[in-house]
Amino acid sequence: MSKPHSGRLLAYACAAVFAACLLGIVLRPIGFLSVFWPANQLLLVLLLRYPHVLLQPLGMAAIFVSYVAADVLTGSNLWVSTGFSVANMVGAVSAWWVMHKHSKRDLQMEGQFSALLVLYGSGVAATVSAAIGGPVSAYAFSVPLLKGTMMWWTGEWMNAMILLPFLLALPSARKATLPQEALPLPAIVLPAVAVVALEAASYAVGAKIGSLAFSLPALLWCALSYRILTTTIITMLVFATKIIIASWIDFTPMHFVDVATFRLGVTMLILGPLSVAGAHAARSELLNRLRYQAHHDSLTGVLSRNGFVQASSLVLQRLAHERGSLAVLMLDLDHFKRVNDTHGHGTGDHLLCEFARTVVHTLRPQDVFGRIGGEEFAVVLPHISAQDAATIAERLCLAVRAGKFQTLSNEPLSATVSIGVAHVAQLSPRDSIENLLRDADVALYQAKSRGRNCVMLGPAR
Ligand SMILES: Nc1nc2c(ncn2[C@@H]2O[C@H](COP(=O)(O)OP(=O)(O)OP(=O)(O)O)[C@@H](O)[C@H]2O)c(=O)[nH]1
Repeated sequence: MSKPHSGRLLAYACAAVFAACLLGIVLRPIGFLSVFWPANQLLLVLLLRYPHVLLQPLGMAAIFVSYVAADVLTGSNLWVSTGFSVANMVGAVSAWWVMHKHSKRDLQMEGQFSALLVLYGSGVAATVSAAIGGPVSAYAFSVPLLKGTMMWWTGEWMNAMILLPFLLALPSARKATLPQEALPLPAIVLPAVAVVALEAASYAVGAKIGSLAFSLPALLWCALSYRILTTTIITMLVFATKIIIASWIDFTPMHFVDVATFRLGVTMLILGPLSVAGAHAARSELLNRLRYQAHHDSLTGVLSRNGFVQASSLVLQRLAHERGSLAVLMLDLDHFKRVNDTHGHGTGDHLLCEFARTVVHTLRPQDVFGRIGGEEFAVVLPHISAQDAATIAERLCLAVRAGKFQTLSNEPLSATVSIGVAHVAQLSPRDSIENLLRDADVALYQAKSRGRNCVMLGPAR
């Protein structure tokens, strides 16, 4: 219990487990185990998120009391409840043990192997808890040991595959994601409509075992179209509905073979859409990372030449349409070679990063800034007069001159920058970023010839 809010967190966790147990008890057929038991999946997710609070003697004891209390308060025998609770908790802790070392992405269902990890972790949990809960339920409900154990095992595994992916994916809703491509409305709506239509068709024709797979193609379509959380919600709703509506199965040990095969079928089927969703998320993440690397300079983190030209061209296109004004600044650190030669390339790299940071802090959010190559950088200032562009360039010069730069060995390092400015009062579609960069470069050359550490404005256009 290291953190001050641990006590409150533990209280919430106990309340959540208690409520989940009550929900499971409500869904319990008379005289046997629950059809749907969400408490163990909830506990596993809480263990993965807050091990420092729950995987402590006090945490485990409080959770145990929550399990037993829910059962005993609803009229169950204390010893049977104790056996069930031990089975539930040992199962959840075993799943935590095999899953907790995996990456955050894997544990948020966004990894290529997330679905298999959930299948594995929940399979371990189901097996371990069935080894304890099976004999207890066989005793409590007077059923043969094998039936009791198989019922527990299959029920536990299926429950986990239905609920756990959703609970694991929940934090991804809060995560800031890179801007997504906007999809047309039909592409957003159709996969979900297809799921509903195929599910309705399966119920309308009265399909039994076959109904399990009716909506699989639509679920795969959802997995390729939606974010991971949405896919886990749809999958959970579809399969939870199947369990509730599957009134043709009596979920008691009397129909043990039907129940076990139905549950194992559901467990394996869910793997399909979840695996596709995980692989799709992993691929999208990789593409985003590659796109970022293609457009950003790896040393300074600002736009690379390629990224700068692309971003600026978009600004130019928009401004040409509005006949707006724009300035392009070309910035070049003065005598940078000397910095490398005197203090080494490490200090040179460090200065480039600090210089980029200084410029970013001086610019407005709508300005575009990138590294054109070596110690040369460029800025696009949209909607600006020549006078204001020169003022901003002077401000940049001053900020660099006043910058508190350092060598790698923490010695003070002074730096200055020369800036060439090209300004266009009314952009036309004929203006290109390449031409403007060339004009700014000519002005920069003049600034260097005038002794550096100054701003030169190119001819008015
Ligand atoms: N440390 C470091 N040096 C770089 C990098 N890219 C280019 N350079 C160096 O930057 C130096 C640029 O030298 P010059 O073009 O002569 O320019 P300068 O010394 O700044 O002289 P002026 O521009 O005329 O003031 C070269 O020595 C390059 O090796 C880089 O990523 N890191």
